[in-house]
Amino acid sequence: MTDDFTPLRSVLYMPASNERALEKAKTIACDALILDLEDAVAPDAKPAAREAACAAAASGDYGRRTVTIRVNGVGTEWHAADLVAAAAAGPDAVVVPKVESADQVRALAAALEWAGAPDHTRLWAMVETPRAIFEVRDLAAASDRLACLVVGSNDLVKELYAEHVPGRAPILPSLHLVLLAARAAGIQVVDGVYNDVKDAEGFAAECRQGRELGFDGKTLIHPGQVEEANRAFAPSPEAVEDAEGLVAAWEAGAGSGVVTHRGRMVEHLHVESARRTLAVAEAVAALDREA
Ligand SMILES: CC(C)(COP(=O)(O)OP(=O)(O)OC[C@H]1O[C@@H](n2cnc3c(N)ncnc32)[C@H](O)[C@@H]1OP(=O)(O)O)[C@@H](O)C(=O)NCCC(=O)NCCSC(=O)C[C@H](O)C(=O)O
Ligand SMILES: [Mg+2]
Repeated sequence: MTDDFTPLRSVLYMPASNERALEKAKTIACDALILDLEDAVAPDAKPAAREAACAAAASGDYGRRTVTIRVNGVGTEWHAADLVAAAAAGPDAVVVPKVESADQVRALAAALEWAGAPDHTRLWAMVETPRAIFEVRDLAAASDRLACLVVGSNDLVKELYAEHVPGRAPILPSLHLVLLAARAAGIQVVDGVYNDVKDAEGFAAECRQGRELGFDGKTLIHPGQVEEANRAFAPSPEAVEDAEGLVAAWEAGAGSGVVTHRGRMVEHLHVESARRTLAVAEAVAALDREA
């Protein structure tokens, strides 16, 4: 975990063509926004959406929230203009859908550089095709500008001819590979969306599963999903209390290679995990204080 770690518990997509949603987002308690120019925007509306997304990203009106723009994919008629405009607006990240190779990541990073994107504008790559899953290890490590992998579970399910089912068995191997690649490369990774915005129970179960797998957070499609994602992807008060006790037990046994805490064996690796839990909790608390 780096010093500049920014929580990404709740990452809300919104169509950049939806003026009302762009305005409402200023008051939504999500950690990050993806102002979408891709799937959620009809072809005719794309030029206006691009302008609105760039104006929003440059406005500084979204406070503590990480603001990103999802451009249209490489090879589409809108991609180049989206990338150039997004680079000039300087959001926190440019999100590129359907990235499929390390070469593509390097080309995207070079294009952002060429277009004059500021250093703080990171690249987020969406992993959502079978080819990307096979390439994800190299893709994740291909550029210093790449800061996050984003699972596109709708496209993945479509490409696999699979089905959306509780527990997500059809895409679990892919989720694991994306996580492994992100952790090996030392970058963040956020889970895919849950489409049924009225199913609070199913959504909560999927958040819990995503957290247990190791995701930093979840992409969302509706403001009603933010509160649960924020809760699920932050260390619980019980987890913080346990981590504090574990670190204290370790420090009290200074010099010994192994101690116990609440009956459990504690070695140095457990202390590292506990310290990470405390650091994530502190980063979340600091973000919430800015709200
Ligand atoms: C899913 C929706 C179309 C539902 O819209 P709607 O029926 O209008 O919802 P509500 O009436 O419940 O809305 C209540 C208020 O909240 C605002 N709202 C709704 N959604 C958002 C949002 N995403 N961001 C900000 N604000 C939002 C409404 O404007 C209402 O406000 P008010 O009138 O003031 O009360 C809709 O939620 C939606 O469009 N969601 C986002 C869809 C999207 O962006 N899709 C693309 C990304 S998903 C994807 O492609 C992932 C990936 O690529 C993959 O392959 O998996
Ligand atoms: Mg997609």
